[in-house]
Amino acid sequence: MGVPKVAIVGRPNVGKSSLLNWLAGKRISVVDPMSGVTRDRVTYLMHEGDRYFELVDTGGIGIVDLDDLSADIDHQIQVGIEEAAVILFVVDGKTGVTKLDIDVAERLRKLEKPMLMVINKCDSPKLDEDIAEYYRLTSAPVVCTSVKSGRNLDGLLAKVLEMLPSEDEIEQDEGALLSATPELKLAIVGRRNVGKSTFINVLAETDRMIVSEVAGTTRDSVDIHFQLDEKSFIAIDTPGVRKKKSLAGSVEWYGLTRAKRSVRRANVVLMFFNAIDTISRVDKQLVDEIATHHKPCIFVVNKWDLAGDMTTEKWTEYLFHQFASMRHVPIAFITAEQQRNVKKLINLAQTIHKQACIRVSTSKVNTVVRAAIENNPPPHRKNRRPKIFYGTQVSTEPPTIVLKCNDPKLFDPSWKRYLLGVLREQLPFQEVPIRLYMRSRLKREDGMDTSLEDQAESVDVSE
Ligand SMILES: Nc1nc2c(ncn2[C@@H]2O[C@H](COP(=O)(O)OP(=O)(O)OP(=O)(O)O)[C@@H](O)[C@H]2O)c(=O)[nH]1
Ligand SMILES: Nc1nc2c(ncn2[C@@H]2O[C@H](COP(=O)(O)OP(=O)(O)OP(=O)(O)O)[C@@H](O)[C@H]2O)c(=O)[nH]1
Repeated sequence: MGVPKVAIVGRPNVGKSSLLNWLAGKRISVVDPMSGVTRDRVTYLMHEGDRYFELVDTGGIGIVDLDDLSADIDHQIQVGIEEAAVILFVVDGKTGVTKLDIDVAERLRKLEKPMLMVINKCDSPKLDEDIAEYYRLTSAPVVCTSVKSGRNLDGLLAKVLEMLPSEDEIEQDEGALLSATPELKLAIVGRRNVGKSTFINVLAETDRMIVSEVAGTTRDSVDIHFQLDEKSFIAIDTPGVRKKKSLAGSVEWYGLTRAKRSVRRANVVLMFFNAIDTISRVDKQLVDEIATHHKPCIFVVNKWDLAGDMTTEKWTEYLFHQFASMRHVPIAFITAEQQRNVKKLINLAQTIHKQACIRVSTSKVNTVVRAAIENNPPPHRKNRRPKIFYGTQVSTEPPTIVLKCNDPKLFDPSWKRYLLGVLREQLPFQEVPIRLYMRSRLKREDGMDTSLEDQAESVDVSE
């Protein structure tokens, strides 16, 4: 929440990724996106005029199975744009309207969200004249673009800015959400047979899930609603993911794909391990997905009753050795079958969700950044001194901090890791991922300077 999301949606090959890269790249809106772990592949933070917004690449979700396109489009829509404030519905201006475009349009119509139809690949103005047939897809406003010949980026961005909710509206929404205390969505992921269904059964106190000793009994994701201490939760159960050698088999591959989708939908991910198994490549793929999407996470080591001589210290060391960049993640040791530590785990999930929703004042961010620079100044590079002018938290879930600086390339990766460590320690984000962006305050490629407000607000925290 906080920064409004703009989702790019459309059938394959219409130019969604091209459009996104063009918007994100050409405008140098995002310079050197850096996170605790991996580059953010799916969303790009944009700063245009005086507004921040996030572009969401639903294309990244991809088409899984050509025989089952409609189900996949549903997923794409569900996962990528559930939270979007504005939707960019992209079509191909060269091919004409296709059946799939009509499918996508139908599904988008049901969402009743502000939408803009982007007719891409209008490489020459002449093509703009032949767009009448696209109007039957939607009554949304239309913009013709061409990534290839660089046409109408300004027009597109101007329209997006117009359609974003105002700052006041966003604040009101946040207030309403807080008072309504929406259900906390927990994704339960892990390999087959780690005890996910057993755990969910305990939570749901029903036999709605079939627990069995045959691995892989859960075929599709199921949402289970449950209450604990008068708080509401949704547990998203996903099928187990099989080990490497069978990944090529379609059912297992679906397993991984669905697990990844559950991760994206969740507020908090419970990543399950079996106390008596070693960590596998599939575990790494799942953790990578959690890291990429900056999801607050808990490592859950289940079947602790079978652990024997193993100690929690040893398991912790083993986990952090395997996932060195995830040292902020809390670890829970549970025995789902005997309901041991299950309630504590849910409380912990709530705690880290709250952490991920905290908003810190700009002055606090700057105090911390200033102190970090004083204690350990960023080293000069190419005879230039890296300078940070000021920092601000622009969104929550995950906490996202933008630092305005003279040139992001001057900051070396180890110093940025140091800074991230300090931010984590000093701000109330000890156990959750933080997204950190360094953004240049210099002129943009198109020759326009960044907004004057930027200049006026600048406080040099590095002095
Ligand atoms: N002529 C022309 N080609 C374009 C334009 N934009 C993108 N393309 C091409 O269209 C093809 C598909 O572009 P992508 O950006 O990968 O399309 P996508 O919608 O993200 O596709 P998926 O990832 O499959 O969902 C690529 O070969 C691009 O080079 C454009 O404005 N004009
Ligand atoms: N000893 C022990 N066994 C457990 C525990 N939790 C689950 N099990 C057993 O582990 C087996 C697998 O449990 P499930 O809950 O079906 O595992 P799952 O992760 O949902 O498996 P998939 O559906 O294949 O993804 C069952 O035989 C459970 O009884 C536990 O805490 N201790």
